[in-house]
Amino acid sequence: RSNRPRKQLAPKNPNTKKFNTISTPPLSSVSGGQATTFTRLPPKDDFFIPSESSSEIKLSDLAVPIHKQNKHSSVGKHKIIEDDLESDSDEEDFDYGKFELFEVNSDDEFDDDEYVIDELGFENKGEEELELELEEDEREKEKGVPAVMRCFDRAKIYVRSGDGGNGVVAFRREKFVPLGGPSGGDGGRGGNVYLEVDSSMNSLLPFRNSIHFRAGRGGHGQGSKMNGAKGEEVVVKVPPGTVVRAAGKDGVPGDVLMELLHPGDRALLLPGGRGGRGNASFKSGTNKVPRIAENGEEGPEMWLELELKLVADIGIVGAPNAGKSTFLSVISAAQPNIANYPFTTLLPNLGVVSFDYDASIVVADLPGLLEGAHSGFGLGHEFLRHTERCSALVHIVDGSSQQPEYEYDAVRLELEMFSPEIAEKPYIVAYNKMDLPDAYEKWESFQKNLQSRGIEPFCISAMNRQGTRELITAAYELVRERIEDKKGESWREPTHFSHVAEMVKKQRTAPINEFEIFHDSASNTWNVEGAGLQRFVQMTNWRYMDSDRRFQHVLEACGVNKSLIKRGVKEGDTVIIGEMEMVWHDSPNNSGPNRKISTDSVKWADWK
Ligand SMILES: Nc1nc2c(ncn2[C@@H]2O[C@H](COP(=O)(O)OP(=O)(O)OP(=O)(O)O)[C@@H](O)[C@H]2O)c(=O)[nH]1
Ligand SMILES: [Mg+2]
Repeated sequence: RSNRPRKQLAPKNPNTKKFNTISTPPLSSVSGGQATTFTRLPPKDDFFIPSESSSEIKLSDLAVPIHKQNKHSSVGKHKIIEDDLESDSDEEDFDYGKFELFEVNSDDEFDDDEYVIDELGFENKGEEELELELEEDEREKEKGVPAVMRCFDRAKIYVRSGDGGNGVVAFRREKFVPLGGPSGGDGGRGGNVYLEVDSSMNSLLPFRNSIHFRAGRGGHGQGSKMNGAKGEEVVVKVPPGTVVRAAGKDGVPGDVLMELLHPGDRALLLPGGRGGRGNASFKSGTNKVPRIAENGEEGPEMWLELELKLVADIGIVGAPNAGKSTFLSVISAAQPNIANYPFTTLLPNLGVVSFDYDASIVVADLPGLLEGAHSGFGLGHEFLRHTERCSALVHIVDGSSQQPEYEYDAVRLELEMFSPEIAEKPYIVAYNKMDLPDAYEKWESFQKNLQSRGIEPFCISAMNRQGTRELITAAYELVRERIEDKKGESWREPTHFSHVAEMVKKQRTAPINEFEIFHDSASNTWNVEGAGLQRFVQMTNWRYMDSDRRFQHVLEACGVNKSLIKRGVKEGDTVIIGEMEMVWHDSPNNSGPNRKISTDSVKWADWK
């Protein structure tokens, strides 16, 4: 059952079936212009078709529990009695030793084990995935980049909102009332999937081991018109600066869905499926004893690619071992690893620098850069894109290196090769380790060299905290304007984040009479594709007597039958709608177009 196809929101291979993707199927050819009077089903009762022939359900006339109404008036309840049935609380008042008749197969109607959600919303990986990842680790090692560095700012995760709970068919049974009215409640809504910025996170490493996030299924409806509970929600926490993409295919990156930059940013990504209606909701003037209830609507699923681009105002760049981390540690409370060997820093560190005048900036210390890093040598280039959001750079040069000018040029070249955009950012050059005689001696020539190019370098001793305050203050001056602009940026529209959810919702309201028919003459198969129809099929619960009839009625009313006939469907042809595979039977007994799709040979495609 787990193999059952689901709504896939991620872009799919073009050669897989088109339906079930978030891109609304082409609506152009409602084949042959078979518009019927039934243009669009109303939103709340979207699939509700009043039963046209209630002849078999004569019992309905007996169902009106008149004496109840009398009870109500005599007790003088100030309750609005909506129909001839009782509301739930009244049942507590009058206990007639009633019981309820559930018209379901007891075997699996309420079996929802498969939807149990792990408390953290995480799921263990299948073996296959683990293997894949191990392989990936191997490859990374070969390239000399530990996987942990890659996982720092990239992750691929799977999210799925909860399915709606199923509606149920139940009838009230009470003493003196042979058959009460329908009392099956609606299923609860499936849990939503949210994305939320957690300011305490600064990497995507937590997603290295937990990549599945599933919201809970809505509870099933119950008797006494009790509706199912809402499914548990899942909130996926991401660090500030996370770019969310739909997972790409074949190396082509997917569309950017949203950028979650600031603490407090929160997006509803996938709304849970609607609960299926119970038979109480299907009661109508013509059908007082509806033996029908819907399945809960499936919650959509998708794969996401997360990419973190640190949100820092200033990035510290430089050759390995230049003293970048030392500098960060003396200007902020951050405590990065500092050691006298290259590539001590493997992952970026963030520090907050507070100034007296009630201003603060975020500074990122990046792994060391070296010649050729842009083309995959070394490690630092993995993280250069984290400077994309910085407003300015501080370039630290190791004054004790053999040729500080050469080191400076090599790193600048590196930046330019990686991204001209980054190279164009304003920057300050800081000549470090002035406390060492080696560095002290070469300072003058370094300074002259840079001055000749119009650059005024700073000299500092990060270790002794000399010149560091001046340096960071100068850097702040470079970015002050932009930071103040940012502060002025008013509250951003929440709709900013909602377009995926909007798409899902839009697809859910896709009219049922908008479909396309594809014919495969080799196999005599007719594919009827339309988001509205597909949803309708998925929500139809075939266990219940009236479901078939309603299904037929909808196919008739929305023009599917007519269109098929017009296109030349023949006895015995296969007709596929959503997950349903059917056989077409011509039956002259029926009125109207005189043909119907028979569900005699209903079988579930792809069910195991
Ligand atoms: N004498 C002296 N040593 C310094 C100074 N600043 C840093 N160091 C030393 O230089 C070494 C490297 O410092 P880090 O801050 O780890 O350098 P880094 O640029 O972060 O190095 P990576 O992370 O490997 O790229 C450490 O041993 C520091 O103690 C300084 O101003 N004077
Ligand atoms: Mg470092």
